[in-house]
Amino acid sequence: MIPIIDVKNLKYSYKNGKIILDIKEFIVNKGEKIFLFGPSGCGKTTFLSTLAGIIPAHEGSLKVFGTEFIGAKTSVKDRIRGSQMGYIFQMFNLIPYLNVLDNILLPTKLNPKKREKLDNHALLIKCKEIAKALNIEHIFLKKANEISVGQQQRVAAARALLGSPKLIIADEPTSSLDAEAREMFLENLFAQCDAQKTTLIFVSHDKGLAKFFPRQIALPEINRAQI
Ligand SMILES: Nc1ncnc2c1ncn2[C@@H]1O[C@H](COP(=O)(O)OP(=O)(O)OP(=O)(O)O)[C@@H](O)[C@H]1O
Repeated sequence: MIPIIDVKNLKYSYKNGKIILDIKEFIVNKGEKIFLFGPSGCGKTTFLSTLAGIIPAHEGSLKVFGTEFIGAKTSVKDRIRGSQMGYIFQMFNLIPYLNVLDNILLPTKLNPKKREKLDNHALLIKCKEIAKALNIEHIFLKKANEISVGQQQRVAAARALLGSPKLIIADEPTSSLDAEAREMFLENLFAQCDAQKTTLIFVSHDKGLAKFFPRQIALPEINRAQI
């Protein structure tokens, strides 16, 4: 079996040259749900951004769906991210003046591969299915800046799930929710991931969520960089 993510001796530094990531090994297999945690500033977002090919790591090996990302062209990484991954950003990255439905559909407009060969009608049905599971169907026509933070987080999750990505990377997607809403959000996300056989890498500094995940990894334990 080819791992979905296969990291060996990965190094990353920002322009100032300070090494932020120095990871000997990190392997993620298909269908896993991984909880990646660590204190603020330990490199979680940086690590996720390298895995998604948003920022380029320069040293070591980072294979994503079998493709080597180190030294790969931006277009290759963009294609893999666009067609195989859903990314839930820390700040959600919703477009405030678009309504909920258009925000969810946005990646399918930007990246035709996310459409799974669905026509507009089928896409809308799929979108409604996911929105229903995440309990945001009733706010489809509201603008993103008119809904609550918890609703925005679920819209961001729906957007990442549409297109049945093989991998979801979620960066602190529950940080603005209270404990009850957080667990509900996780339950919904897990159900959707199970239904679509999606692998999940979920980052949080909230260790209370760790118990819900079959595998937990403390980033400082696998990261040799002294930040
Ligand atoms: N664009 C950048 N240029 C230089 N240094 C950066 C940049 N972005 C982040 N850093 C530094 O890299 C380190 C890791 O930051 P990162 O955002 O990855 O941590 P984090 O664990 O996600 O933090 P948080 O939980 O607060 O979001 C920090 O020391 C930060 O100051």
